[in-house]
Amino acid sequence: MKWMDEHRLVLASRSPRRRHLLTQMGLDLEILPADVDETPAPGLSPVAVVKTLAENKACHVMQQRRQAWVLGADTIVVKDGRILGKPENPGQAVSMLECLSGATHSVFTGYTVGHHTRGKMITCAIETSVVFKALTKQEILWYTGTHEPYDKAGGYAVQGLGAFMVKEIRGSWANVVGLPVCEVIQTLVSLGAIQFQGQKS
Ligand SMILES: Cc1cn([C@H]2C[C@H](O)[C@@H](COP(=O)(O)OP(=O)(O)OP(=O)(O)O)O2)c(=O)[nH]c1=O
Repeated sequence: MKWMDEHRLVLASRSPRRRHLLTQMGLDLEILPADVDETPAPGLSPVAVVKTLAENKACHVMQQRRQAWVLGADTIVVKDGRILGKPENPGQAVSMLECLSGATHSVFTGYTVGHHTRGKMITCAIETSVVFKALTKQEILWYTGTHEPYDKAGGYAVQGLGAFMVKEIRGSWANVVGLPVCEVIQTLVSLGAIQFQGQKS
């Protein structure tokens, strides 16, 4: 994978998961988190919420890095039309896990790739369905006693200890972790930001 530019991709995110998903593709990054209000506007659909927040994060950083490609993203968990944010205390984590237990929910990630100077910007949203097993009270209390739920949408990490709760995933696993890698790479290629370089034989 090769950048078509002298500038690195700027990741407008403080999420270590997003950074990891991109660096494992061999992409060189600058990390510049965006400070934007993440409160969703009332009445917006989940797709509109994640697209708006991803665009806000990317645009904020595009103002500071006008010569570079910038990527912003946002992930939410939605159960029965209700957005579950990041739990702030064990009580909230317990009620989120009770709500997800034995049922199917959706994870939406919106992402924006943009370049200020070139006047280019693409925003997409991807949905993944996640099926949880029925959780016992003991399992919920054990999991909320770990560090994991607190900086994650919906209060769990599919890539960590939370995997024990996940029976089935329909769609992109990486999308649940915070970035749909397949679609993001496709977008970077379509914008001419990166290209796949063949090995010399
Ligand atoms: C459902 C789920 C979410 N998450 C994480 C991904 C995101 O980091 C987080 C959702 O919060 P976001 O607001 O999308 O991202 P963030 O606050 O971590 O970073 P930034 O706003 O700076 O980009 O939840 C997991 O890591 N694993 C999971 O299984």
